Amino acid sequence: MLTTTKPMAQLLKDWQQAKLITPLDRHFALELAAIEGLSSDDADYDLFLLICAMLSQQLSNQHSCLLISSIELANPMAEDIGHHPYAMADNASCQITVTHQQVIDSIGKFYAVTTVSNIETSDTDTPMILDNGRLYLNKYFFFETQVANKLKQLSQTNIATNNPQLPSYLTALFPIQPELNGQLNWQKIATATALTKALAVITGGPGTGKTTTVTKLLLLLQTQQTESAKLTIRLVAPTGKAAARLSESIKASKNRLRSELAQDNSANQPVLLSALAAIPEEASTLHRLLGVIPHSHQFRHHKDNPLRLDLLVVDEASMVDLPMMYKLLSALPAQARLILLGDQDQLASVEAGAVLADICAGLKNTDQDMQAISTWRMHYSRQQADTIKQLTQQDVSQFISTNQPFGDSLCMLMHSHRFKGDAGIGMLANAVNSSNVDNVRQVWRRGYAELNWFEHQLNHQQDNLGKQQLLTLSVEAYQPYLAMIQANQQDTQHSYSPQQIIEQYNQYRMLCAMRAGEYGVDGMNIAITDSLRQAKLIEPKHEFYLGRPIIIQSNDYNLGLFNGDIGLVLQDELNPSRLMTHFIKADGSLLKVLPARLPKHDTCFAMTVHKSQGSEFDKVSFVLPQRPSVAQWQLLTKELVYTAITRAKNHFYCLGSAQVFERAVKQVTLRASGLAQRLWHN
Ligand SMILES: Nc1ncnc2c1ncn2[C@@H]1O[C@H](COP(=O)(O)OP(=O)(O)OP(=O)(O)O)[C@@H](O)[C@H]1O
Repeated sequence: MLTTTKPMAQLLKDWQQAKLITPLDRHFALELAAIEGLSSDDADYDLFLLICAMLSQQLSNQHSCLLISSIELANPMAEDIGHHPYAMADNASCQITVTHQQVIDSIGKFYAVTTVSNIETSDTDTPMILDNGRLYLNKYFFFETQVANKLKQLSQTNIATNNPQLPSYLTALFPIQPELNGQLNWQKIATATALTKALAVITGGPGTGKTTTVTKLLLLLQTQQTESAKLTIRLVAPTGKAAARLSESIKASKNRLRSELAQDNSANQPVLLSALAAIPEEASTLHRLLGVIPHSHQFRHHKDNPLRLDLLVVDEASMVDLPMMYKLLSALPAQARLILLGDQDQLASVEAGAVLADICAGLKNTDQDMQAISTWRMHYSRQQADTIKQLTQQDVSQFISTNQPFGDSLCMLMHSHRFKGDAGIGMLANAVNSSNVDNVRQVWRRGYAELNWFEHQLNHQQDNLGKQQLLTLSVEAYQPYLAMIQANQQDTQHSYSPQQIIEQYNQYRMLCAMRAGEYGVDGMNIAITDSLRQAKLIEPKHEFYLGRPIIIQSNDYNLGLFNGDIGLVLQDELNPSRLMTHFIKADGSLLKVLPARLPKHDTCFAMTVHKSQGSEFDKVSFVLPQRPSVAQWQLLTKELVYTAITRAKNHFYCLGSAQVFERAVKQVTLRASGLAQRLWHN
């Protein structure tokens, strides 16, 4: 079944040394083999070790399971080994000499593995579970099946809308838009979806109106309640920054609606205004909602102590990983409704799974090629299409599908109100998102004012001219907030508040694809710090200097600081001789922390694209490595590039080489998971 150049236990050691697998992967395999009662004399020992190590490796790479059919039989470590100098020089390889199906059959015979078929949960306690050619760790199988069951159950829960006024309210909130040219108003359809289903998933790229839509639909939901029994609504996002942005967006959206409704003299006005007031404005993080218990992975709220709410809105849902989604869904009270908002094309969560992408997977239009404008297609049951028509007068009958009931809960907004018409950032984001390299080239060639390319280009002295240009630009972009700090020191009459300075600092950010190296966050932070020092905008004589931006790298529940929180070292207004790190919390309040008390942190002139999710900046620069290593190539995906571009509101600069940019655009993230299958095909 297996031919190896060395005994498998030795191969695992070699692969670990070559960093193809981690020590955890190797020990996991050896430990389970011992539990299975296998020794090197047993015929299946090598296969067992290999499969266990690969499963563990898949989990470290954020997959939920090991898809057996994706194993390269001729060389299971082929992808990595092919590039690796150690492995190429040595003969540390193996080959599976049977078919994938025979591998599946053999795995199914191990005591440590329970095979399940077409059942959705398992109470078995074997360490691994085999389902439909996918091998799971028991825990991940449990998470995945529970998440699928709960989402399907919510999606199948219809909510009766018997208020005869509802269509008229919908018309008031979604007046005919001439620019739609008679096309469907998806914001209105999304609203009807959330009014009629316990689960609504509203996805779309930046500026497609997710927050605007959700504000209107929350308003309409509140009109369905009596004055004394309004819904308890909670708004959450995965990070503090994303929660703060959600709060700001909801406030802005409520203000816009309030002034629109003030113009409306119809009989609807008082009801709608009163419902508008019942929409909360404060958003919190998922962790805060669930109730963190310090030094524990458990939360205060769970199945037996559910949250007290009627409706939960989760923004930036693409950042929520599988275990977190499980915990969140378990803590939902039985009657609660759920609305998930997010951009399915962004980077998937840092931990295992790609829950939002899996939820949307059934909408992928497999009939169309990548050149097509839209690669998505909605699916509605006839009953849901009728309900939508009745409430909104929007005819979605062209999207009627049988056997896709989960589609009734989904709605995708495709028209960006931020990137109008042929705006460069929107065009580039679309071209990248569809992995279309020709279109990407065309967009760059058109020379849009809001897009700037800096090529990695070395001169005779080995100075990188592109990098120099980007550093000059970064000094200019950071100068305004540093000038505000300097003005505060010189002129006590006209002092800028910490909030104003932080807001100015947030206008620009450098995002790096990588953490380490000259072109990673580490190297670029050093380079910008040096450039700002030369420009006399900062004086980094000590570790904490005026204007130093700080990003928190671990959670400190006592201080209320969390991984990814960003603040600035500024003079304390109450005691100007003292420096404090100033953070703006999700609720808009200011948190001041003595620099010496900060948990693990870094400088934040440059940050990773991953950490920038949920944030937006007026100007963004994106730095790609000059010569990516094998490991770095794997991280350079089109989701990473798309996420970086869509953080920019008005200007996007990129330092890179065309070859690296284009190869990244072609590399699409695929995470092994059975969630899409469970939601759409079971
Ligand atoms: N139907 C519409 N017609 C005109 N403008 C709209 C419409 N919907 C939204 N907008 C405007 O587009 C902008 C972005 O809307 P919104 O913030 O709701 O989008 P979003 O999808 O939540 O964005 P983000 O991805 O940034 O969270 C806002 O200025 C909003 O007023």
